Amino acid sequence: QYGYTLPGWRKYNLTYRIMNYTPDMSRADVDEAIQKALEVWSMVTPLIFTKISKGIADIMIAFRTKVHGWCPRYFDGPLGVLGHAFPPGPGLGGDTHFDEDENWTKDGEGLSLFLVAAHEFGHSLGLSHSNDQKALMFPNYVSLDPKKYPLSQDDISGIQSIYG
Ligand SMILES: O=C1CC=C(NS(=O)(=O)c2ccc(-c3ccccc3)cc2)CC1=O
Ligand SMILES: [Ca+2]
Ligand SMILES: [Zn+2]
Repeated sequence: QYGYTLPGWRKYNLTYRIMNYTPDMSRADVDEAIQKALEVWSMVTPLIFTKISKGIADIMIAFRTKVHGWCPRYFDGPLGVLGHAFPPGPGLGGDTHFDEDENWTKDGEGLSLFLVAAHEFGHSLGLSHSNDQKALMFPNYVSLDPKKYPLSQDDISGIQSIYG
């Protein structure tokens, strides 16, 4: 109304680019985990995600360790922080980094890339943490059954308040 909008993208068509791949999984499995993690959010919003393989995407995805590039945040080796993502905006905005020192897996033992990515993309789209134990945006990693639909009502009302 008065130009006030929640911190979200001002467009529905977003691009993403996977800058590098973790050796823990096959490229196809990484592509699939990322694509499914984005689908979790696009299923409940008008958002459309398009994968590009060069140039600057809205959401630049990379596997990094410790201090990396010009990123103001750093990783801490195995466990601890698993990933981080920046809220919507130009440049670093929306970008998502995963800690390469983790053991990334399709699902099952190790860390589910799909689940962590779905959580981080919530941040890339403007969501903060939820205090709802069942929420995907809950600050602590709960190995939800990735088969199960990971979004809770809390996540859905959160994202729809930005992109409803
Ligand atoms: O902004 C932050 C700061 C710290 C974070 N800690 S984390 O990387 O260890 C992390 C914690 C929980 C999750 C998660 C929560 C619920 C479901 C799936 C993953 C993902 C990453 C995650 C995060 O997004
Ligand atoms: Ca870590
Ligand atoms: Zn980073």
